[in-house]
Amino acid sequence: MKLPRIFIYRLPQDDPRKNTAIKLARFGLAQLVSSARNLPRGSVLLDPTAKSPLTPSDRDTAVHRGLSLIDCSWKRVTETHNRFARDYFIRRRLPLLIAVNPTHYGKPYILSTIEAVAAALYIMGFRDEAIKTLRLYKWGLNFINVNLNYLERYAIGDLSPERELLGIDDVDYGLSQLMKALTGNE
Ligand SMILES: C[S@@+](CC[C@H](N)C(=O)[O-])C[C@H]1O[C@@H](n2cnc3c(N)ncnc32)[C@H](O)[C@@H]1O
Repeated sequence: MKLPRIFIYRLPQDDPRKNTAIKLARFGLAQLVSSARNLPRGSVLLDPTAKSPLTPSDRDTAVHRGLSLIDCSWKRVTETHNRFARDYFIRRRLPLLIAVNPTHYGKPYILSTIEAVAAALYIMGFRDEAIKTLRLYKWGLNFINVNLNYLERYAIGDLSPERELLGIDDVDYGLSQLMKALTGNE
């Protein structure tokens, strides 16, 4: 099966030496584009503010139209996605997973760009490619170790770990509270 092409629009809101999107592009695993308009129409956009979770059924769209991301500061994630994540994208949040990158280690949901890309690939059935992607950082494979049970269930379309991790049935409410608490966004 063909792999999805990965496109990232990066706003310069962090230290480029630490930015994981730049590293993905440097190793040829993603393409940086110069504006949100250059992200492919009809592609699956990983948008943490979206209501619908990414599931294995998004795989065909990602393969044919691409997988897009907007890399920005977590403090500006809501305003940025409100501004740039237009209707012509298939907007998807990731199901709940735990970050292991050094900036947000142990925090749920607020992943780095490389963790988000790897998670999406894993859930859509591209496990080897997800592992290859994470090998770019020495902490990368720990993302799989920590999240393996959840990833395996999400990869068969089972979203029940979200309710278990949040400890409540209302996942939308739980995620919006998490985002507010972890990013300072109202
Ligand atoms: C907010 S940026 C921060 C990037 C960070 N500066 C870095 O160097 O990796 C992370 C991006 O990864 C994707 N992402 C992370 N967590 C996500 C989630 N839970 N659901 C959907 N997309 C997510 C989104 O595209 C998000 O904008």
